[in-house]
Amino acid sequence: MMTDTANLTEAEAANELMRLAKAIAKHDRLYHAEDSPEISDAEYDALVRRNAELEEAFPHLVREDSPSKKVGHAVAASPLSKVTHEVRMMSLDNAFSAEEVEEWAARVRRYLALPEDDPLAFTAEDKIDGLSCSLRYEDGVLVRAATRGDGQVGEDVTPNVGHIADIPQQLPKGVPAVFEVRGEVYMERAAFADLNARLMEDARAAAEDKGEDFDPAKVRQFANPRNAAAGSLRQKDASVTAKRPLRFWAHGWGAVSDVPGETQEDVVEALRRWGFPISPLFTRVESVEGLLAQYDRIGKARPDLPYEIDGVVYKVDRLDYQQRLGFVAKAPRWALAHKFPAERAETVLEAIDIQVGRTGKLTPVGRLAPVLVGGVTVTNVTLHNRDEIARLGVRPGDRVVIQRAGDVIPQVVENLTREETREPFHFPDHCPRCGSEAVAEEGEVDVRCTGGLICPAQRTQRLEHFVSRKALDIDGFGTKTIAQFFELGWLESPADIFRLKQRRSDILALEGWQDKSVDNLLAAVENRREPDAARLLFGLGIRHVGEVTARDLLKNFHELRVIRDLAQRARAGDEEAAGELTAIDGIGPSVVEALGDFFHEPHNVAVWEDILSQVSPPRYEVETLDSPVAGKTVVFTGKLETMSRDEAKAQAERLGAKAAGSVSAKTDLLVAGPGAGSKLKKAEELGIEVVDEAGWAVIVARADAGAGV
Ligand SMILES: NC(=O)c1ccc[n+]([C@@H]2O[C@H](COP(=O)([O-])OP(=O)(O)OC[C@H]3O[C@@H](n4cnc5c(N)ncnc54)[C@H](O)[C@@H]3O)[C@@H](O)[C@H]2O)c1
Ligand SMILES: [Zn+2]
Repeated sequence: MMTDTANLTEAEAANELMRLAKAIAKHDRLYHAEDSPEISDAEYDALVRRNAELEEAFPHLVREDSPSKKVGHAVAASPLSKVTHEVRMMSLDNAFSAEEVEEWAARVRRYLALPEDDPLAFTAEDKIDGLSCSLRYEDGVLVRAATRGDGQVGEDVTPNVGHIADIPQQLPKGVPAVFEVRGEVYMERAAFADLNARLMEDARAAAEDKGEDFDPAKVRQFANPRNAAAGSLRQKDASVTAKRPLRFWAHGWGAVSDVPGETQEDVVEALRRWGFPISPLFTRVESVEGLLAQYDRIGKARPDLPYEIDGVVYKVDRLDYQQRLGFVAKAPRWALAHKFPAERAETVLEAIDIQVGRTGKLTPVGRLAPVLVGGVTVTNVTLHNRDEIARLGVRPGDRVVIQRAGDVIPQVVENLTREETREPFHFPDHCPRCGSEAVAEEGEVDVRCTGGLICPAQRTQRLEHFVSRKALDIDGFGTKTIAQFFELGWLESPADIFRLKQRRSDILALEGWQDKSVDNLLAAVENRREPDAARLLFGLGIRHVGEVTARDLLKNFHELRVIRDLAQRARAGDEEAAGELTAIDGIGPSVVEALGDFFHEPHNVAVWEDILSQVSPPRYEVETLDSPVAGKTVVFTGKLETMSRDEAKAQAERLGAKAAGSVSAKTDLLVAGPGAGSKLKKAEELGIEVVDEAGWAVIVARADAGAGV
């Protein structure tokens, strides 16, 4: 589902980073501020991981508002008073495998310059799924309790924690003058189930009292114990908190006037003596093997614990080491959360629906009897394709095991009803939306509807693609608008977009449209009467003809009709025409075949001609103005870190530059990575402009953003 970062262009990466920042911010708000997440933690973690991968591959694209820089969620909108933390409350870095734990320990050693055989001890304890809370004691008296918020500013929950029996109001004599205890407020599983049952009963009773119909689907229950704990603590009215059975565990500290000991274990032991509950599974180990053994032990104990945990937290034991290691971005270098794998659950596969995508791909989607996995109700799973269904041997009615892993959509991992003798599920050989034949190309797993532009599923999605950012880029057409106009019969083909001006009054009559919005939409359409030819070609949504391919084709042939002509001739068996196409770097037989197929279909040709009756793309010329390096000679030297030399050269060529191997008076720009030697020296002697890899990436990103192609 996700593309390897190495296959992404700068523009694609920037785009995806933007989408991730938005999505993660939304889920942070739902989770931290509203206590009602819409996705599972595993899904959320997968988004965060993807963001980290992209940021690593494209360090110069890291956004100002990057999720990797943020902790939790700002509390500005909270009705509770705000508390500024004297010492920031942090998050934890995650690991999902033993290798990642080993890498972390090795990094710690390298950072501290500790030889292999020097001792390095750690602590390990379960990572409880609650919400962090900071408790400030002055002269042994609890003066303030605060949530984490965004790490800098949290919410004041002092009156609320007064109702949590695990939290002492007063510490024994002799404790440091100032001591902030940090830990988790949580709710046990049984209490969580009771609370949800009570919320349901209260709602039923309230409806009865008012003589209203009772709709259980409308009752707001908590998704999981963590949200229940957060929602119960963060109450303006502390008497609500009093009715909720909350608990607390200490695992760290913030601002303190004195530290009682020299290791993590010493301080945790002091906290225990002062009357704070700590994890019963807390241990100290001497090695990474010890950590992993503890991870296994805690994993085995997990199902029987009265509370939910989602991993094991490791910390470097020596406090002087912690001090030296410090923090990166939003988490300490000296701690790590080793997460448990995704959760699984059993349910019934009730039906297999087939969805049809823009390119006609038939995707089977499993509809499930709703089941709770990792705190979220799951009703759909992806079944990927025909082969996957065959592999699992699933049919509607089967009991299946599903898993929510790093993937965004849950998957079936096992079929419990498997019997070899049954008739297998019959994967459709016709499109469920338009009835056209559905076939898999040789060597391909995906089955596709051959209906092309007559298939309504493909048509609405193609329309969306046609107006999308990278294609014609016409503002104002959301999925809903397209679906609505399509249903009304106003968008029989993409060309009809350009005829919408005749429907001005019809659009105005629809709900939600005003003069101004209609005018904006129509103006955006008029603005594209002379579209960029490469965008127009890409907008047709022909298989294998992506943005780059469309541009490459037009750079070489300049006119769409030339491309169509070559494709049709190639399709008719003219090898010379096929050869002209494949002579272009990056254009292979699959592109030629896809183009040929497209322009072979009479209905596609009709649609295409209809489009050309509405728009006139100017002759395509490589835009020299917008590319700062067009026509120039670029030399790469030294080590490139985010891409291969080949990719760098391809980028240069794409921007209309010539990539040369040696520096001469004709060289315009030298891109020098670490280890650059004689070429760099020569360039400097000749007064040639020199940039590093990051500088080059900026040039590329700017050209891609501004090139308008
Ligand atoms: N489902 C969603 O939409 C959604 C949205 C946002 C966040 N989340 C989830 O929230 C978490 C991310 O939030 P986060 O930044 O708070 O990170 P985190 O919860 O993974 O880790 C940091 C926190 O762990 C807590 N913790 C628990 N046991 C601990 C221990 N023994 N020692 C030290 N700390 C311990 C601390 O309070 C600390 O603040 C992830 O699990 C993520 O999946 C989910
Ligand atoms: Zn179809």
